[in-house]
Amino acid sequence: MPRKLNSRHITPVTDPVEVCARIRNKSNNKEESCIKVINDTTIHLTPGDSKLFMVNNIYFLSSYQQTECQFSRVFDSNVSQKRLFDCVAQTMVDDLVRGKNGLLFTYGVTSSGKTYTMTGSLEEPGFLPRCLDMLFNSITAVQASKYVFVPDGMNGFHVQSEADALLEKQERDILPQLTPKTPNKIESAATFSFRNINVHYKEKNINPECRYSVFVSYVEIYNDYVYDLLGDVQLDPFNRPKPPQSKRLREDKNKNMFVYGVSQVEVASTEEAFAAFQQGQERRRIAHTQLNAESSRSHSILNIRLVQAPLDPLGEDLLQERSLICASQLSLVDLAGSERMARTGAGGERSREAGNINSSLMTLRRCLEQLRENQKNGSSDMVKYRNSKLTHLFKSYFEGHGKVKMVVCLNPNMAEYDENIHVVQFAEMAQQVEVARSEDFKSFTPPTTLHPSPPPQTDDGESDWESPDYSLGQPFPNLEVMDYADNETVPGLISMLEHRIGRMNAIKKRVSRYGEIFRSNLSSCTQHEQSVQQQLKDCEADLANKTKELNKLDRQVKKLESKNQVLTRTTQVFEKEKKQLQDQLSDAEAMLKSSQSDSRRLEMKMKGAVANTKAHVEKECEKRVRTVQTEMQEKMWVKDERLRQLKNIISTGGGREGRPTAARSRSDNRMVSRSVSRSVSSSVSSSVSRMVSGMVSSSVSTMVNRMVSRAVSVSVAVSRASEFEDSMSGGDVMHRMTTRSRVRSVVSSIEDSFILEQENQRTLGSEYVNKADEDLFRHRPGPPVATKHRRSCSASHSNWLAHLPSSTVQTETILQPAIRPNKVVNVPSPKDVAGASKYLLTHQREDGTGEIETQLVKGEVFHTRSGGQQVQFVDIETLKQHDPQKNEKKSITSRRKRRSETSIEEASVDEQSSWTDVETRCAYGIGNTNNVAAVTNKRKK
Ligand SMILES: Nc1ncnc2c1ncn2[C@@H]1O[C@H](COP(=O)(O)OP(=O)(O)OP(=O)(O)O)[C@@H](O)[C@H]1O
Repeated sequence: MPRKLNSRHITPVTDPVEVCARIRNKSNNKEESCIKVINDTTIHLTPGDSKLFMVNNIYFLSSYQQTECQFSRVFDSNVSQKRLFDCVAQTMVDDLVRGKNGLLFTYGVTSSGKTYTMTGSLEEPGFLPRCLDMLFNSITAVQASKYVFVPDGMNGFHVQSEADALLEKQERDILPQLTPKTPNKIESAATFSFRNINVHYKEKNINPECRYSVFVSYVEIYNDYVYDLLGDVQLDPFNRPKPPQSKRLREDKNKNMFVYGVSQVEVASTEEAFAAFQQGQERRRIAHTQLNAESSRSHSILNIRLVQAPLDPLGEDLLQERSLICASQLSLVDLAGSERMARTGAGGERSREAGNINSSLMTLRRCLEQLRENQKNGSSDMVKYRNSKLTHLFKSYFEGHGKVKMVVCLNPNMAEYDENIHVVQFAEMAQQVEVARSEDFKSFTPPTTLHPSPPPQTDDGESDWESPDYSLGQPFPNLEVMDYADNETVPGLISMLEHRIGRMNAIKKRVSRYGEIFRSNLSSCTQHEQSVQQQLKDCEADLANKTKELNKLDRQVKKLESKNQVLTRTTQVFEKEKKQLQDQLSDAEAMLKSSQSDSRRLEMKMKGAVANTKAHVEKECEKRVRTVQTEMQEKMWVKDERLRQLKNIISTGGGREGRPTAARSRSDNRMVSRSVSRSVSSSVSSSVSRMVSGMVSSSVSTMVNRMVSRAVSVSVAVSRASEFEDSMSGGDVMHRMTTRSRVRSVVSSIEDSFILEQENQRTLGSEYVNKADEDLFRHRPGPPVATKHRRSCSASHSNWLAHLPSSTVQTETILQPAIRPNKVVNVPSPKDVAGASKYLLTHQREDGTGEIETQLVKGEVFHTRSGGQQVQFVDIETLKQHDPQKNEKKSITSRRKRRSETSIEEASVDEQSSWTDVETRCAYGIGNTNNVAAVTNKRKK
């Protein structure tokens, strides 16, 4: 703990904790006192006559109990504050000046006079103001300029130059004006002045070769938390003071405990110091209890720190060597009342406070007991200082070096007997604890302050260094004996010689004395020279170390400077890049804005164009729809006309029945024709009914109904033809065969027409191909067109990409290819083509008759080696519409041609037999029907 930063002066000598007792005056003079002062060191505690008293919860009769207690000193109620200070605290200030630490605390129950003893009042100042007064009286002449000593934050100090100190002073003088929340401690200093101090003690151990400064810090321990009472008050956003933050305790490099981060205020006078104390005092938590309206509920600790450092050889500036700085500390502690909780009658927060106070005092007691045990037994059991902040902070006093003194304050009121007993028991125990003593601080003495031994004094006390007289006396007179009876000359000579001899002896003495002084001076000089040499060596070693450190620091500085340069350059580069990027960013933003506005404008334009196009297309579509409707109506009328003609033909053909046929062949033919007609009619009915149910367009439905009626008519025609054949029972076989083949041809034509209708249904996108339709096709002798033609590309399950240009017009062509493209695009992209295996291009153009001809160009997609796609067109399917009126004759001609090409035999029969006209007409009628949506399949490769 030593306050000296260089702890070379440690000594094992110990002193006991010094305990004094102070008995305050009675509150009621008539009341009996429980304390009797026997002498300067002894008191008797008596509970009073014929009364019960309690110790450790056991009641005793008072007459049998009288406790005698011994203290270092006992002060009765008449003792003055000054005398108490003289006897107790003065020596502690002496120690402080000599560089020793000290702890002085007051202990006792509430209202026993602890605060009065420690602080006192303006009229009767206590220890605290008197210590400060004595200290400042002692160091006035050798006080250092303010802010020369600077706390380092770790319980130490360093020295700064006078110029720096002056600068700091100016800053601090300005600071309070800038920050009004920081209280100006200096200003309020003048408000305190103690009237009855008049101590004016001066400590004689002040070293004139040193300079001194005083720092004070003031903390309280409340509910086992340490608070700084001199710290700046922090304000919350509403300008209200924030609750204080507790501080931590730490140990410095010399094993001294200190409050980390505590404010240390440098003070230049007693008033200033006491002003700081008062400022802290305002913040103390004073709680009111039943026992004392101003009872302190926390332990308060005022630390007075005296810092000293030697001057340089010229006696002008302080040496800045930290090892030469000595910081000693005197802690003045006012403990909270030690009464038991039950007596306070406190509850809630007060109860908690009392609990914490008692807990910390109990810990103090236990620590002292443990220390005493260790010292008695030579053991080293752990002392649990950390159990409370109070003992933790005092640890360095009890285990380190310094003086510990305690003033036990006793209240003589009879009601306080029990509590007094506890207090004196604690005091007696504490007195048995030994604390190590430390030596005085021996400050470094600069060589210029060396003085030789005082000059030798002459007998009359005068110094004869300045004019040493070595003459033996007056020169010899003319000695001539002229007369025998001359009695004067010889005796005169004798006395002169005797005087000279005496003079010579005196000179001899003086010379020998001078010699001794010289020798002693010489030896002291030699010793001093040796010590100076030693100091010089130390200094040189220090200097060498410092030079090394300096060089090291120089190198580090150079390294850091080069690093700094690099960093500066890098920063500049980055700044430049940043600027460029910012420029680019702003350009890009401007471009983005302009492009956004362009795109908005374009969007508006496109919307307008789309709206126009849509309106135009809608108009066009409506126009076309009307045209198509008109055409369809015309076609329907033509069909009706054809049907009417067919009916007429059928009705006319009935008169030709009765042509001879063989009976056997007639029955066969009837069977065939009936079965054909039945199957066709039933299949057509079911197929068409399904188709009708699925048809979306009513016009198509109407058309199909008409086809049904035509089909039925055809079946009737066929049956009649069969019956006609039957009637020709007597005909030759060849003829019958021809007839049958013709019937079959008619049926085949009818079937073809339904198959085509079926295809139409498929291409319209409906799912009308079902089992019944298949049943219908099963009776078909063969496909009307080559299977290869119709199914080669469309019916495969390939991955089709349909390229449908946006200009494609919906033609309402009933027959459509059975291709179900996987994807339909207006403009194919390479990606679309890559994902497909087949390619279908829809192309439209106007044919010679003014109809729209749709060509479906089919191709296969190949993947090239270079990763691209190639489409090879392999097929063109043409979808075409014909006007039946325009193509009527042509159609009949082509059909006749086809028929003549197909069967020469039948053609010859047609020419021969008139009934073949019926068949031809039927075929013609059906052919016309087919021509409504004739499909021409061409296969090109
Ligand atoms: N020796 C004394 N002479 C005159 N007055 C005294 C003396 N001792 C105490 N008093 C007075 O008694 C009152 C209580 O004293 P003080 O506040 O010092 O008690 P305390 O022990 O510090 O109490 P607490 O533990 O509550 O702080 C004060 O008004 C004080 O002036």
